[in-house]
Amino acid sequence: MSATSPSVPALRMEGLSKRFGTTEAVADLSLAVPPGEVFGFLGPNGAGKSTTIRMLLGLLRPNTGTAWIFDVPASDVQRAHRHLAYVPADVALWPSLTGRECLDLLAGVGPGTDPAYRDELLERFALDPDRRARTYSTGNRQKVALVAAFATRAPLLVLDEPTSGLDPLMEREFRACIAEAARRGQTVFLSSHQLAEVEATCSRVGILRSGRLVEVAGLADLRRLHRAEVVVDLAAPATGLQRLADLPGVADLRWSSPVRLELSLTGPPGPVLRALGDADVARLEVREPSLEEIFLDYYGQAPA
Ligand SMILES: Nc1ncnc2c1ncn2[C@@H]1O[C@H](COP(=O)(O)OP(=O)(O)OP(=O)(O)O)[C@@H](O)[C@H]1O
Repeated sequence: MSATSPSVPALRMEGLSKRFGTTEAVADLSLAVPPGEVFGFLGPNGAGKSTTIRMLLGLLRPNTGTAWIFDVPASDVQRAHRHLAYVPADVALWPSLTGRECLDLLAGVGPGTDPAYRDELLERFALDPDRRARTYSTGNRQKVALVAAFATRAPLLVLDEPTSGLDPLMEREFRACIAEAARRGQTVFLSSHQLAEVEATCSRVGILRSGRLVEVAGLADLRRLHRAEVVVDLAAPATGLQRLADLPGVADLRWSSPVRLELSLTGPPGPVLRALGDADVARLEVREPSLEEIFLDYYGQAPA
């Protein structure tokens, strides 16, 4: 069986922990991402995302647990890095090399590059590769790292908050590149706190809080599990609808006018629909929560 066989997860962590003094940056983290998945790794500042990624890359040694890149232990960096490309949050380049020279150097480290696609990406990201890296802005340095990673045919792309310096046009290009990578069957592990980006690109997400995974779920499941906002417009005022407040999953029932009822609903809408019974409903709106609302549900005002 080859290292990147479809039955082997693209990345796997089992019981991974890392302490810095008294800070438990990552605690007993277990997670597997199958090949071909675009996985969003979410958490606020300090939740432990970068620490996890540094352990995956063999840059940090875990206190407990093991990580694998396909079937190669992350600590075996020379073999593991043949299967992955990485974009750090903070891209440092060699200041006296041009962008193109940096790209050539990076291409020599990874598992091989598609030069035609790389040239196409330079155009799409509007990056002038003939300038010296010291003259690049933060966003341009990030573009060099993104072009280098997307142009590889590495089966796994590990991206640590890769778009913090990009403007909206470039963010659009980034999302297109993720979709192209997924179509080619590459696996993407995307750490982010840009929830719209994760919502647009990822099929499954893991939510990290104080170093622990508090949720791992598909986006659709996550929406289903969280409260939807329901608005009921009536053709005429009705009596007896206050009983909706007692149904399981219903919270925060309020009348915003004599003919408009609003509530939050967790779970299936059947009981609410039945309870509306003979009321003369003119319009019913069920709005699923955005990833941002789900995220706020997990965190509220609590620390990371
Ligand atoms: N080298 C280190 N020494 C001491 N503490 C550290 C070190 N690296 C990380 N930490 C601490 O570990 C915790 C997790 O940090 P980490 O950088 O992994 O979080 P993060 O989720 O990537 O945050 P951000 O979104 O801000 O990048 C934080 O409390 C941080 O202060």
